[in-house]
Amino acid sequence: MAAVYQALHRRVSSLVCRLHSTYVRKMRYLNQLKEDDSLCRQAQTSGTFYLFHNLSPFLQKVGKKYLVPQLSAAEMKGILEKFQEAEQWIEKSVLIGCSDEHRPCFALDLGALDKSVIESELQGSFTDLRKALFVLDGKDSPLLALAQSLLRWHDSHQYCSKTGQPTQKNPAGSKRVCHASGVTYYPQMSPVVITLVSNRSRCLLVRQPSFPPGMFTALSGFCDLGENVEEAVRREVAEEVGLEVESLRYSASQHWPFPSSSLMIACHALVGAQRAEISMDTLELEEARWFGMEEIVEGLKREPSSSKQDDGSFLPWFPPKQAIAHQLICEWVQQQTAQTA
Ligand SMILES: NC(=O)C1=CN([C@@H]2O[C@H](COP(=O)(O)OP(=O)(O)OC[C@H]3O[C@@H](n4cnc5c(N)ncnc54)[C@H](OP(=O)(O)O)[C@@H]3O)[C@@H](O)[C@H]2O)C=CC1
Ligand SMILES: [Mg+2]
Repeated sequence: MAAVYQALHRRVSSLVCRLHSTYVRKMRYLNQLKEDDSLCRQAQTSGTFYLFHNLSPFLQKVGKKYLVPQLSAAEMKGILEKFQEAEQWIEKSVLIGCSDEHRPCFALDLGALDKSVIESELQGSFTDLRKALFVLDGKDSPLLALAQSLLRWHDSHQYCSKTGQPTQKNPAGSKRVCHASGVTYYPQMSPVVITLVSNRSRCLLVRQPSFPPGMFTALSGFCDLGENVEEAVRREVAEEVGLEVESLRYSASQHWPFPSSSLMIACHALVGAQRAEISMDTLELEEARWFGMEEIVEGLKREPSSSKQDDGSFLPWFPPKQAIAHQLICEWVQQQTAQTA
């Protein structure tokens, strides 16, 4: 009776599964790979691999375009054989996604191997991630950002903070376990608020001393423990520019791999027009000022390379479209345009 029931249950589950959308099936499969170690090991033999070297992704230049090659398991084997390194290297890979057809995709850092040998073998180069994100098409960028964050997390969590013993990663790389203490570690990220402050007719942008010359962006700051998003926005605006937020509105969020792994939570905040005098935190910021609509529209069109003037000063330009700050600034322009139309 139990066997009949189980067979029936399996049949119903498989029918229900077939009714699910491609997206739901894909998410369920990815979750299975994280939970089922032998399924994940098996998936490594049919998956594709993004390569990194000391956290820099491997890119190929074809004509004027940059591409991120995905290597098959057989190609990976071919490369590793050049180093007399066996397949144990594949075990260091981390799962970062899969195609709609359930072909899993992994990332692997070959930082211990000679970079130039791999580069000449595969005819490409390991490129700083910040540069890579700005030269690639949209679809590869989030995967590379995720891959680097995950690889970095594994690299810096090789030992248990309680026992000092080595931790072991699961095949998918979704966690690490210390077998001595039984503690499981999961990849972490830091929530960061990024806020476009506006007093309706103008918006406020800032510069940190480390920014490239001429670049201004929205205010940002790491959330403190115990804070919610609203409190973090109010505190950061008060700390960095001495203004009090009257109201705020959530816009969108973005995973950001710099400096390690942040979840950027983007908001618009309004401050009162009467109390709009900036008092800047000079420890963190080099400049903070109000921008009118015209200056913002001009700045959005400006390339960093055309920002330098004859007298050596720089005209303002803003982060590129890959950064959520860009989206906040564009939304503000749209809102202003709609209000004045
Ligand atoms: N995608 C986008 O559009 C944008 C992204 N950002 C990102 O937002 C991040 C945060 O913005 P920022 O204004 O610098 O933040 P903060 O205003 O919070 O200031 C940064 C300082 O906070 C301290 N800090 C507190 N918590 C952390 C933590 N969890 N990790 C690292 N440092 C911490 C560090 O100080 P100390 O070193 O003294 O300990 C750090 O130098 C930046 O790293 C930047 O990459 C920023 C703007 C635009
Ligand atoms: Mg800040």
